[in-house]
Amino acid sequence: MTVADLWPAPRCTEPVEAVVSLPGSKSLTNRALVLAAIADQPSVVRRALRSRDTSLMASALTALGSSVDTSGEDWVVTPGPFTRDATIDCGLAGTVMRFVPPVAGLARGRVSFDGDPHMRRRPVGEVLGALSTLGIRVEDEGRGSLPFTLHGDGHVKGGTVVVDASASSQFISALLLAGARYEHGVDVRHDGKPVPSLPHIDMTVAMLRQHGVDVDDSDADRWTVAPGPVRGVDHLIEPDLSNAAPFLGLAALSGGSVTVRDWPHETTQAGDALREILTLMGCTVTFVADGVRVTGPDELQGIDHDLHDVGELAPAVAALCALATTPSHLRGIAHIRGHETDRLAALATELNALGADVTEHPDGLSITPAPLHGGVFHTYADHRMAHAGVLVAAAVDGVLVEDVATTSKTFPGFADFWAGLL
Ligand SMILES: O=C(O)C1=C[C@@H](OP(=O)(O)O)[C@@H](O)[C@H](O)C1
Ligand SMILES: C=C(OP(=O)(O)O)C(=O)O
Repeated sequence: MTVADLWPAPRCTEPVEAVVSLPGSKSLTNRALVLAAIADQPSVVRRALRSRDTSLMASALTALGSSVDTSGEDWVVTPGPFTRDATIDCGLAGTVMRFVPPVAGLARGRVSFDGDPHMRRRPVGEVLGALSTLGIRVEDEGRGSLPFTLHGDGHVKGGTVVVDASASSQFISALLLAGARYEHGVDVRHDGKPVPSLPHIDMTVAMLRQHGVDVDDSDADRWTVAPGPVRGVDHLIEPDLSNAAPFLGLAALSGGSVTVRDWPHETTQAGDALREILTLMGCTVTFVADGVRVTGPDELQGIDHDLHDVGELAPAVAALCALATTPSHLRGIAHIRGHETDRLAALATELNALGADVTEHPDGLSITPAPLHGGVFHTYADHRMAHAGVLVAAAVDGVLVEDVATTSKTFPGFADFWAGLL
């Protein structure tokens, strides 16, 4: 690590007053790109998120044979025949590693996948097992993880698969997204502990329906996609509500007010849960003319809360809990040990190193108020660990955030944008 990688993230010395426009949603953009690539007509993805994860998705779909024009703010996707061999870089993007293989199985050719070093440790075996059952030849030397290669003949039989999606909702979303293109469609059943991040599966189902795909999700733990055409769609991408967490958190910890522009009144984004979570912490949360405004309380309250549906909010919420005046217990998030890093271990280690009193549980964290001090906050190549770090740095003197550039996964230019508010 060089000294340049340690960012003396700005301290917040007075209540922050700000109105921010945030980049588009990663989850909406990458689903829109995948569905556009297997559609019958071109699609437009307006206000697409331009970041590492979405660039990797655009490159993956281009490598398979689609054309993705990313030159403007609105990306144009023209489906093409998947008739070539391809190599896919998944980076650290769960959406690329899980959503692209079911599409790549439709290719006539050999498609190889690999990614960042940590990506080889993130789970994908359930998707690969399902693809084998559905008729795609998978070569992974029994690892159930990257690197792996798919051998397609331009046609997938499809049918029924049973997966254990307790490690990631993305296993289900992945199989549903491509399912309409399989000869018999796909009937996906979950068997295992409860599926986390269910709002993300609802987002997948909603977007499939926008593309004219027939999806039955009327039974718990079962999703059926009928075979059939996929229409081209003109998508308008909402701002990324999960990435609103650090910005609204700044209002929460400083007692100021931050408005996130264009917050949708109705959305499938899991990050919408921030409105409830911040209210529980004592903030005032209101829809205003141009978005959602959060005003922080005099004293931030801890929470006892199940984040099973919204695990991606855990790092920023845990940082706020470490700054709260009463204890917190964050539950239901064993699966975030399989995110960009083991987030429960990373949060406990980094917050405790700055004086916090955090106890790690198999499925969550207990956080007791304690005085924090300066030091290095390591980020483990995880954009949301960086969000946690800058929040703590805003409230505590002398915190250095390591590798803040890792935020480019979903928000290039994050550090300058953040500094501009303080
Ligand atoms: O489908 C998606 O776009 C996502 C699903 C969730 O994954 P998990 O189910 O693995 O938590 C979420 O945490 C991730 O940031 C994005
Ligand atoms: C879990 C996350 O990402 P991914 O899409 O790589 O799974 C996240 O962004 O918090």
